[in-house]
Amino acid sequence: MSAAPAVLHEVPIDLGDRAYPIVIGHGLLGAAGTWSGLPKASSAMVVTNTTVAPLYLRSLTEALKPHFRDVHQVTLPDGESHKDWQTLNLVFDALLSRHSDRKTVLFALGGGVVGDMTGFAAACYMRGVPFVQVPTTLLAQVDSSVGGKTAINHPLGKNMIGAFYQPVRVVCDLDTLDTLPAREFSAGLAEVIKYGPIADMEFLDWIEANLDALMRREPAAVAHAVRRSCEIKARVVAQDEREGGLRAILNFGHTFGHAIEAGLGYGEWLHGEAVGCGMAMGIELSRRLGLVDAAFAQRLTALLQRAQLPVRGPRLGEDRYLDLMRLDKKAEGGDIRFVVIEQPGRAAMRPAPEAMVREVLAHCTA
Ligand SMILES: NC(=O)c1ccc[n+]([C@@H]2O[C@H](COP(=O)([O-])OP(=O)(O)OC[C@H]3O[C@@H](n4cnc5c(N)ncnc54)[C@H](O)[C@@H]3O)[C@@H](O)[C@H]2O)c1
Ligand SMILES: O=C(O)C(=O)C[C@@H](O)[C@H](O)[C@H](O)COP(=O)(O)O
Ligand SMILES: [Zn+2]
Repeated sequence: MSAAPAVLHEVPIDLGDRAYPIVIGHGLLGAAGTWSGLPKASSAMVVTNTTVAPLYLRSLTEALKPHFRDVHQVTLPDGESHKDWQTLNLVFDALLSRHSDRKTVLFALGGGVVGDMTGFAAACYMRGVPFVQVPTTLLAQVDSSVGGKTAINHPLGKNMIGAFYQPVRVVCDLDTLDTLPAREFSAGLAEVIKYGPIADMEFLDWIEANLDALMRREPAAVAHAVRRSCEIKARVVAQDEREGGLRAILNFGHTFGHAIEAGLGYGEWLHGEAVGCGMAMGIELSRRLGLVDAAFAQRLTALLQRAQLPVRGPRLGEDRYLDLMRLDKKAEGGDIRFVVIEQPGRAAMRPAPEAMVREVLAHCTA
């Protein structure tokens, strides 16, 4: 499968005594050198799922063996619909049945679902044990493994039960993306595209010029997309770890997107698909608010379409969308606050008139 181990980039995330590196490269999963600098402990627990386990669990377990006396494993059911209490408990069952102590290091091997749940388990187990993110989807490498948001879903809302809890290291082995289905790769591109309009127009230009290479998974293009995405996210999180303000820009498209995910039932649309469509709605809202012109809204929408992402939402009904969005974590006193694009490359959080939101929903649903 993999080339010789090679670290291409190390992106630091500057969080004082909780700082950590995001290591990006090839052949890292099975390379013992990648795992130097881990906390000292007698045991590790690799958390993964039924799809990823046959692909990468053995390789990671072998690489960890020189570092820990015991390397345990727990394999969860796959899917967003399993990002819940019942599945989280499987991690605690595994930890307790192995007599795991409070130094045990958890390794999240998989996409964002495994990553968010492992991080939350690490935050809770014995009131906190260290964890390492080993993201194996594009979405997880460019976004979910970085920044310490951990959570499970509630039937009424996405990521409603969780904690801010940082990993001690993120290891992005780009080779794992070779086995990712095309639909999942496109879902990851949604979060890559997000960084352009919110923070970096040069990056948006680069994505437009290189989208075909990205979709062909040309290694240099994928490596650049992962690196630049991580740099932008690390910069934002370092300034506002707990989303007091600035960090909310990373939520562009998510107020609409999370409503789609919860409204349809988790797993019907992928997170990245819902966010892609949510960004099409968010840019339409920004246009109606007079912040960006029609040409920019069309430019972003066309890019999402080229990435094979949906730009029209399901017909849940405007009242249902609004009900779901009132539960969004950015809402205050029942008032929904949306991340809008103030000008290309700059985002902010704002309320919007309900009538206008209804117009956007009518305009952007199938
Ligand atoms: N914490 C954060 O900051 C943050 C950011 C963005 C998204 N998220 C969360 O991340 C989740 C979405 O993550 P995702 O898109 O990675 O979905 P996912 O974790 O469900 O993974 C997608 C699918 O790909 C499979 N898979 C994973 N790696 C693979 C590989 N290398 N080859 C083949 N198949 C592979 C998985 O088993 C799954 O079926 C959502 O729950 C979302 O809320 C969190
Ligand atoms: O890291 C962040 O902050 C983000 O908002 C990144 C999002 O892509 C991600 O989906 C996040 O989990 C959403 O957070 P939530 O607070 O809206 O649940
Ligand atoms: Zn997201």
